[in-house]
Amino acid sequence: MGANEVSSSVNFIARDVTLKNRSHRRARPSQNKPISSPIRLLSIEDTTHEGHGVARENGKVTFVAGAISGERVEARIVKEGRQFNQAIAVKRLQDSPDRILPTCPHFEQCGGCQLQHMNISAQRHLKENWLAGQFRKLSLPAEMSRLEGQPFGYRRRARISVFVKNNHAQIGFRAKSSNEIVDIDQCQVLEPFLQDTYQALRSYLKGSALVAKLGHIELLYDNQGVCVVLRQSRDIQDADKVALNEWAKSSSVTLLWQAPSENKVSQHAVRHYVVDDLALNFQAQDFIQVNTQINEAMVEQAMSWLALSEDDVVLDLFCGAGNFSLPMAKRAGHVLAVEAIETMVEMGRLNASQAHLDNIEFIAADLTQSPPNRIKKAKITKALLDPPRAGALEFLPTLVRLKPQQILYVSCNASTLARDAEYLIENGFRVTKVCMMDMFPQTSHVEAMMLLQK
Ligand SMILES: C[S@@+](CC[C@H](N)C(=O)[O-])C[C@H]1O[C@@H](n2cnc3c(N)ncnc32)[C@H](O)[C@@H]1O
Ligand code: SF4
Repeated sequence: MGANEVSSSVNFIARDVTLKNRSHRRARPSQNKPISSPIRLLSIEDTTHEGHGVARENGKVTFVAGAISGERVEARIVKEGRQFNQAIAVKRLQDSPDRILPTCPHFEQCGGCQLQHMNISAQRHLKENWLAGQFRKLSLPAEMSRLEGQPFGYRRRARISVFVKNNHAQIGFRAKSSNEIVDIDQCQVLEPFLQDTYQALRSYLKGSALVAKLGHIELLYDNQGVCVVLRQSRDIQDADKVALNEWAKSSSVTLLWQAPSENKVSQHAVRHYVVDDLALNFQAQDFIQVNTQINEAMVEQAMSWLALSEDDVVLDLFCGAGNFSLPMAKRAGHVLAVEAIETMVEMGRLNASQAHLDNIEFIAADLTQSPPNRIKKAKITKALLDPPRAGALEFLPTLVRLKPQQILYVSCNASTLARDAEYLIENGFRVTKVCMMDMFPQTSHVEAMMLLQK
């Protein structure tokens, strides 16, 4: 990396802070002075999982934007707190061997990625260490395993914001440091077909009056190809949709228009993706795992860790349309799959019937509430949970009472996983396997899989 490249990245951060301080000055006129905090020489000892440096001076931590572990920087303190300070690197005196030039030209502004300035192996090492820190209160096996896939081009779905300001359309993602939308002409974490579709769609919309009537764009790539949902913020006449509909047809893109009054597209478009050689139908705006490659590896690993046999009766909690339930039903005697959203439950039933799996029972239930008797009285041998970020605390007493021999927990939020695992450990389980799953490379998101054994 050349010296110019280094300084341009640091300059951006400095500009960003200047903007923030301008709005700060408006709010508090008494502080209407340029920032004159001294420049400090800092050695960066660590990196937060969000990609900021951590320095320690006399026992006090300073978080340094624009620096990573192993670097020496000149930094300006922008906020002094009782517990920690915040600073901005204004000059790097020594680069970390883990630093690389971000691939995406929007990285400094766009809030979509946090770690592109670190090489991929350093990113994964950072995520593992961070996960181990989140699990510090738990007794863990000596080794944490890892699921990793391609570092770019992995996202099979994304939501892109649209905003028109002073007759200028901004189409892209939220900024790192504000709610503003960063105008993005290409996004390299998107699956390549989505990148192409996005570029074509964006250039059409940039020259069209339609853009002022759109709230956001959803992009999806699955085994049927590319699907685009255009969320209208104001009604668009059918005649004004013709040109885009024709573009979509000629580009083999399924284009769906979501009316301002609709929560979901009215067409209820049924799509499908493949996992474990099973076709899973879902509705275009339903949850599916974002990273195809990691999802396949994750399901395969879950099957291997659970080592199911015909004797097993498995409870699949937060099952969606059956991403884990169907693969488990191929191997176990019976699967009881539970999901709150009725339409996903119906989709799960359709998926099971199309795969000729008659040993899955899909149940619609809100797992934060008292569960129905069918679940409370189930005789199970194993359980799999894949809850949303809030975790599954409310259901854990019931789960413990059901006495599974094994619980496999898939999590998108390490802190609720740590909390829930602590509860399970207090109730007689021990952690036998842990895995860091890099579902979202280049970002600070970390997913985890944990196996607990009675
Ligand atoms: C992280 S997704 C996992 C879905 C599925 N296991 C998969 O791999 O595709 C979490 C699922 O939990 C469902 N969910 C969220 N809150 C719930 C609740 N309180 N009770 C039951 N299901 C819930 C969501 O609708 C979603 O399908
Ligand atoms: S989300 Fe896309 S546009 Fe934003 S920084 Fe990441 S790769 Fe670039």
